Amino acid sequence: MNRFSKYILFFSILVGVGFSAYIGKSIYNKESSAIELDFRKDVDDKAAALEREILLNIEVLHAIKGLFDSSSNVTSKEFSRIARSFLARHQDIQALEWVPRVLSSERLAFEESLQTKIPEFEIIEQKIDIMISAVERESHFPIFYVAPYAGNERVLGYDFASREETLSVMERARDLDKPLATSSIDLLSYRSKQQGIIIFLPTYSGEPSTLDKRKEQLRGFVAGVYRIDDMFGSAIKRTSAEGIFFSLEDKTNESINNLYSNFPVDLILDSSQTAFTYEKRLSPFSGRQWSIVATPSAGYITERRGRLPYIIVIFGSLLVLLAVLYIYVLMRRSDWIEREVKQRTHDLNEAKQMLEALSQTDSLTKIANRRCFDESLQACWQHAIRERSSIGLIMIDIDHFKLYNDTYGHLAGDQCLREVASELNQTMNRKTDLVARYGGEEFVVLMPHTRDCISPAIRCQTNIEQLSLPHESSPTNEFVTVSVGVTSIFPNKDSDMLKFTVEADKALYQAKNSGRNRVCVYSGT
Ligand SMILES: Nc1nc2c(ncn2[C@@H]2O[C@H](COP(=O)(O)OP(=O)(O)OP(=O)(O)O)[C@@H](O)[C@H]2O)c(=O)[nH]1
Repeated sequence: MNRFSKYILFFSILVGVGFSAYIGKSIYNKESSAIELDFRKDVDDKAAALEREILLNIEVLHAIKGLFDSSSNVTSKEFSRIARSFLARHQDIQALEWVPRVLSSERLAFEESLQTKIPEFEIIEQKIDIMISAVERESHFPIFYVAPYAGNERVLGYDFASREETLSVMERARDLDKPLATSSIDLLSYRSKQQGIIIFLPTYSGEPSTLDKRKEQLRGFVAGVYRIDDMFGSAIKRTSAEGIFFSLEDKTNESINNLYSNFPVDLILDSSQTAFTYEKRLSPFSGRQWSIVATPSAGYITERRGRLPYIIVIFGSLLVLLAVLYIYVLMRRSDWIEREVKQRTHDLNEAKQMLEALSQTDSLTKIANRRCFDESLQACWQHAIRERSSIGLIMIDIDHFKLYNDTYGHLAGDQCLREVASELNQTMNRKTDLVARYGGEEFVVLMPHTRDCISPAIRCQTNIEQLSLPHESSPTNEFVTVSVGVTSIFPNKDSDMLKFTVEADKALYQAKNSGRNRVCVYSGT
């Protein structure tokens, strides 16, 4: 398996796993968008409920104002009756109040008129933690009627003009003839630990059409004191907002004032939650701009998340890995088969070469055999014709070899043949010379490009004699000897190759006939 294939497999894993992760991430993102939509809808529902609650609360003030508009002298009883009916339906109202304008000149008479019922009554204001008699000012805005009375007794006579921010809200409400709300204030004087707001709705004598007339004809204010926690709580109750952390912020005048929060103190939000954080601005009311900032809990998100993205990533990656593993095994197997084929081809080639060598070799003497000689002569013959070169041919026959066999036995005869072949091979020192066993005890030497064939022939004859292989039964010599016939030719296309070998054979025959152990050159007869 080559390096390129490994890179391809590695790359396939990367692409496959990457693709699975991409699909998983896409589904995850779609889920996130769906969760975000769900979440924003929940928060919007909550904001709408809170807006409704605020509107209803303002409506209460308008209803009470109607009472004052229809009568110039609304009694405490009349006020209480109508206020109680609203209080029963609105759990978030701390108090409903009638706050008349009392000019400095009217203060004494005003206080005395009430002292008949509540002897200690006077217009008061808060100094640090205690209530004291209100300082003289042009107009006082004391709480005259308060419902429910029980629990709110302490605020009776409290002069709203003593508090700068409240006075400013009231004056603007008067000037605009609109209900206006204070920023959040603590309701300790109402014996409530919650934060609250007070909404002032101005009432006039008659129907003033200009700013000056409003200032002049102002009778007082219908005021509602609202507990923010309860107001927000009752809005939450009416919507399903489980698992959502809210905070209610007053963003009037660019400053942020936290009005309510259900975020646990020790809560640590992670990025998967804060990514969904959503701020919903409520419709402005009574001069105030509130916002709800919401973040989902971890449970809210988990509940809405499916397992599909994770399943796709895990199973997708597993499938890719399995597929690549399968391909890897196939490639390894194909490599193994390729190696096997190569090895076997190599073995076959070796066997073929060996067979070819065997088919060209004489099994006894290990020199070239007759077949090899015939093929070599054929090739050499054609070459010589083309090159106009000569060929020499020596034919060698062991003298009286039959007697040798008879004397020393066949195995010794074989050994003799081997030694003669080896000696002839060593005698011929040119690379191009071919020494072959022609048959029986006969050898040939083929010599391309050779003019002088007699010298090598004589060397063959003398070298064999000098081997001194004993041949006691030979009538020629006490050692093994050979008879040698030589011929040569410059062949052309009309030359006869068979005739050429016959010539060598004839020369050999001549050597035999003329006494053996000699060299005869073909003379043409
Ligand atoms: N040991 C052995 N003998 C062989 C082999 N091939 C041929 N011969 C013997 O060589 C002998 C050749 O004998 P002949 O053809 O009569 O020739 P010669 O006895 O050598 O007599 P001249 O050639 O006339 O000198 C035969 O006896 C063959 O059996 C062989 O491979 N091994």
